[in-house]
Parts: sequence; C-alpha cells; structure tokens
Amino acid sequence: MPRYAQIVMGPAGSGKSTYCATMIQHFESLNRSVQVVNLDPAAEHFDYPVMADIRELIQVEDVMEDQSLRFGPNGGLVFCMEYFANNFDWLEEALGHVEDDYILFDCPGQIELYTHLPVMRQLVEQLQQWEFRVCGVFLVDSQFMVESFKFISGVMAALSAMVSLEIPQINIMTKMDLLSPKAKKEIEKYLDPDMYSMMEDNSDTIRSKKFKKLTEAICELVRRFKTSLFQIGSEESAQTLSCWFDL
Ligand SMILES: Nc1nc2c(ncn2[C@@H]2O[C@H](COP(=O)(O)OP(=O)(O)OP(=O)(O)O)[C@@H](O)[C@H]2O)c(=O)[nH]1
Repeated sequence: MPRYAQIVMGPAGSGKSTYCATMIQHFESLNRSVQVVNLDPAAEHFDYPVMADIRELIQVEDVMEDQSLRFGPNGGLVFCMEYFANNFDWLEEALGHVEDDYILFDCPGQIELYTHLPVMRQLVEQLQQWEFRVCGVFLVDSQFMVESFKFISGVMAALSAMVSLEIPQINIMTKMDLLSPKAKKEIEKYLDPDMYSMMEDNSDTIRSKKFKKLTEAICELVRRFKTSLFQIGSEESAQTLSCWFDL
C-alpha cells in the first residue's frame, strides 16, 4: 500500500501551521488519521501533536550559538536543512513503516528552500523512494494578492516551487476571512483570472511604464511555461498553474 504526503510550503506567516492544524480537525471529522511532521528547525510552538520534529535532530538556536560556524538565522536554517538532508535515516526511523499513512510536512518559510537549494527536492525524492505519493501545497496570504502585480509575484513564488520539486501542487490563498468585502469581491477574479484584463483594471496602480512592461513580460513567460508544460506532457502541473493563472 502506498503512503501519502503533503509538503506544506509558503512564505513565513502564510498559515502553514494553521493549515496543518485545520487539516487534523478535518481528518478527525472524517474519521481518518493524519500525522504532522515539523520540518522547521526554528519553530517555536504549534497547536497540534507532531509525530516527528526536526528540532529533535537539530535546532537553529544551537547552530547560531556555535562559535565555529557563526551563522545568523537564515544561514543557520540552511545549515540545519542541509544537515537534515544528510540524515534522512532519522526521518525514516521517525516515520516507521505503517502502511496507509497520510503525513503533512510543515516546512520552513524561507523561499530559497524551494527556488535553488536542493534539500526539498532531495526530501521529495527520498519520500518517493519510501513509496510515498507526494504532492505540494503552497500557501500565500490573500492580503498580499489583492493587486494584480502582487498576485503575479505570488504566482512566481508558487511556480518556483513547482519547477524545482516537479510534483503535483495545489496553490492556496489563505486568510480570506481578513479581507474587506470589497477586497473579497476583487479577489474572486483571481480564482479564474484573465491576466491581461487584470492588468487593464490595475493600470492606475501600475504607473511606471517600465514596470508595466516588465509585468507583461513575466506574464508572457508564465503563459509560455504553461504551454510547454502541456507540450512535454506534464498536464497535472499545467492544470495547477492554470487554476491560478488562466492564460
Ligand atoms: N484570520 C486568520 N488568521 C490566520 C489564518 N491562517 C493563519 N492565520 C494566523 O496567521 C499567523 C501565522 O500563521 P501560521 O500558521 O503560524 O503561519 P506559518 O506559515 O506556519 O508561519 P511560519 O511557521 O512562521 O512560517 C497566526 O497568527 C495565525 O493564527 C486564517 O486563515 N485566518
């Protein structure tokens, strides 16, 4: 029997831990079991029980205190994640060999982990070797997506994770309850967005001609990327992308 994993990603404070806590409640109401693994070596507290916690292996605080390393918080986190990647046997032991498991991996918010550092991809590959079916869940705070250029920036961050991890991915806008009624109405169009009309709507916000040109160029790039995903047969990824960005 395969096991299932969600890699829960997104910028700091986007709602990853809240998502995991909510999923636990949701699974409980369905009478199904789900477990959470904390992969943030700098986490302070969370409102759910964890089956494994990376802080048992390594903590950012300890790394920062090491006088021979002299890392700050971000360098310390990268060091911890690389140490984790070199010690996957710790995770294997913590996960055990129960079949039909459903596990959420609550990840750190540093975007570099999903853009150019290899550790998250190594984690995905390792989980796949252990017969997990893995999908990505990328969260972005909806308050930062009400204007079109911010939306595009969120899309680019999600896209970086999709490109580097190569797994099916669901992108989620969080904290919708904090939006004003006007912003809620505004954001509805992002659920089925037509980029070019969005840019027309926001032509007052984007004053600089150069910035507008750059935004258009990025949109064109995303559109081409989506087309090439379909061409190379990665339909799942292309469809995920089109959920957010129907070009
Ligand atoms: N109103 C509201 N608040 C939310 C929601 N999701 C998260 N929050 C709040 O946003 C803050 C950050 O949420 P977390 O779940 O800790 O975010 P995170 O992505 O795990 O944060 P880091 O681990 O620091 O990267 C907390 O105060 C949450 O209570 C939401 O849907 N609605």
